[in-house]
Amino acid sequence: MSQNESTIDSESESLITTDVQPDTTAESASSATTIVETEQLNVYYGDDQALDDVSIAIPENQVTALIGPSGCGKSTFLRCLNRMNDLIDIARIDGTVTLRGIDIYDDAVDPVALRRKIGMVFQKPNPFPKSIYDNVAYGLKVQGKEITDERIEEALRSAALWDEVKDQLDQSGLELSGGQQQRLCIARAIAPDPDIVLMDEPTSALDPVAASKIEDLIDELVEDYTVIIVTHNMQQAARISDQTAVFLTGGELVEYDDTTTIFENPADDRVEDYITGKFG
Ligand SMILES: Nc1ncnc2c1ncn2[C@@H]1O[C@H](COP(=O)(O)OP(=O)(O)OP(=O)(O)O)[C@@H](O)[C@H]1O
Repeated sequence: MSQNESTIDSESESLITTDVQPDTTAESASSATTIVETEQLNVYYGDDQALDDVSIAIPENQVTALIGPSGCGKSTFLRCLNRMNDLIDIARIDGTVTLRGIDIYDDAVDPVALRRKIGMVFQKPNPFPKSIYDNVAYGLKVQGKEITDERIEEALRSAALWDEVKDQLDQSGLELSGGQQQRLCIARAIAPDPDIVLMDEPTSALDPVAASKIEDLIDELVEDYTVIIVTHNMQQAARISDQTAVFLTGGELVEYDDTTTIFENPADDRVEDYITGKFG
């Protein structure tokens, strides 16, 4: 690494290599717990605007829920945070997204490396057609980390799956139940030790028992990771999140506050209407 290059944090050598220096001004110090921040983020698909001037600061080691009616831009927002929208030809963004003060859209940032720091879990569990062991090993391999049995076990334990699969690590991940597959995907996402785990409706394809296990797991994951979760289930947002961001039609972030305030005393009437089921 050359001298003018820096990494997002000292523990994550060679993840995001950029010559952009982290922002260490007083302004950023005052928001020391912010891990990811957007300013005036606008996203367009062709001529259609999906996000409208979204500014938000998301704190570290907490669960932030994104809620709102269908089509209001929640998934689009999530995908902006790890540059998955780069993969959509007609998507265009303006505004800024910073991870620990570094502009993730800077030319010096490698999007593939960024996605290792910001892992993602999708609505439908998507394990690879490989063994349970290899699914998790993949998470290590892409980061160039040594694959050891200890690391595989650690990731599976962190995903609350180890006890159920420890005697069948050679079995295909596809043979697990839906809930187990989703926890395997979480193990794969956390194996490279990311900063943030993005979850796009991770329980909506699961039965209530499996969903409840994932909720318990999220509660444990925030001790080590920041979790940002899109959910259509307002009870779930109320149960598991510390902060809730409410998006409404047109891609506007209407209100963002601690979850208790959003659900018990929202400032915006439209949020109250949405929460109480008057629309959406
Ligand atoms: N790949 C794409 N190409 C074109 N338009 C898109 C694409 N992805 C999303 N959109 C549009 O952007 C808007 C926001 O979609 P997005 O999926 O982000 O909303 P959402 O709140 O996550 O919706 P849902 O809750 O239904 O998943 C919608 O109008 C959608 O049709």
